[in-house]
Amino acid sequence: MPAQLIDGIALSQQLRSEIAQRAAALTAKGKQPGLAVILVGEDPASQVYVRNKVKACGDVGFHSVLEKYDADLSEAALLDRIASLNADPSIHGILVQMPLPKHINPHKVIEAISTTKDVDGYSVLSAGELMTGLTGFRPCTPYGCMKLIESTGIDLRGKHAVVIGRSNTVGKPMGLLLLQANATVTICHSATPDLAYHTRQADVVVAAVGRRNTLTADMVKPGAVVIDVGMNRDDNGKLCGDVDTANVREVASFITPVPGGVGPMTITMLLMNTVEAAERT
Ligand SMILES: Nc1nc(=O)c2c([nH]1)NC[C@@H]1CN(c3ccc(C(=O)N[C@@H](CCC(=O)O)C(=O)O)cc3)C=[N+]21
Repeated sequence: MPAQLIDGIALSQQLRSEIAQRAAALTAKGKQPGLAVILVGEDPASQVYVRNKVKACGDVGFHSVLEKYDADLSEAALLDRIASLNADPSIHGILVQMPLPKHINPHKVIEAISTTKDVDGYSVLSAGELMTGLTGFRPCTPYGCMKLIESTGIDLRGKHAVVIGRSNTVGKPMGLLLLQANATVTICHSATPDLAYHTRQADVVVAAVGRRNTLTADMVKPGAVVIDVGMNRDDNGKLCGDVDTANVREVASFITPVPGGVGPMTITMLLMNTVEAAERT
């Protein structure tokens, strides 16, 4: 029997209706959740993403502001804008779309965002809180992956989870979240000599590399859960993930599709963090 697809759109809809209820309760108390999205430059993919984020805010009853700046915006001017948004009581979350133009230091920008408004969970303090099990905001993509795994009903305790990729936004925080759920965690990366050796032992594989066909059917243990974080284009320009989905489906028990898996959940968890930020004020 081929693997069941984990539907990130359906799960998003379910979670977003809960978020909308929480937003309505806050709005009734005069505290409508507000998200500020800042985009610097004209990267076409970023344009699409930020538009989707702003639209998602409207759908759950948040107020949102989209600030678009030319690619030559100075770092000082951006830091100034963040300072005003930090002080703005109608804004509960601030997202600066990555990547930024080369003349702007992303670390400086992220650290300028007030921790209480760091709904991306990208700051050093948020990362430290995640590591120590405190209540900082979790990065949206790995947080969404955890919800997708949860939705299968499998208990991660004692399971072997293999993460492929060690980025600060996905791989590393993913490893920490899986560890928090009592999985045994292996993080593989570009210097791992025999990736298949590790993935073949995995009950759960999270692929977050950015290269298509990184995970093929021969690398997957029968019955494994496969989460595909990749965002790539195939030879026909069609969106695809890191997993050879058509063939891995014959081996895995559950698998997330691309599109329609992790992507929508990333936006949903951004909304979740933002409503949470508003509730905490
Ligand atoms: N500060 C910051 N925070 C981010 O969270 C952030 C960022 N910068 N920079 C870029 C990445 C990428 N990202 C995606 C979110 C949703 C989809 C998504 O909804 N994807 C749809 C498909 C969309 C399409 O068709 O292109 C899907 O997978 O079904 C994709 C990618 C957030 N990012």
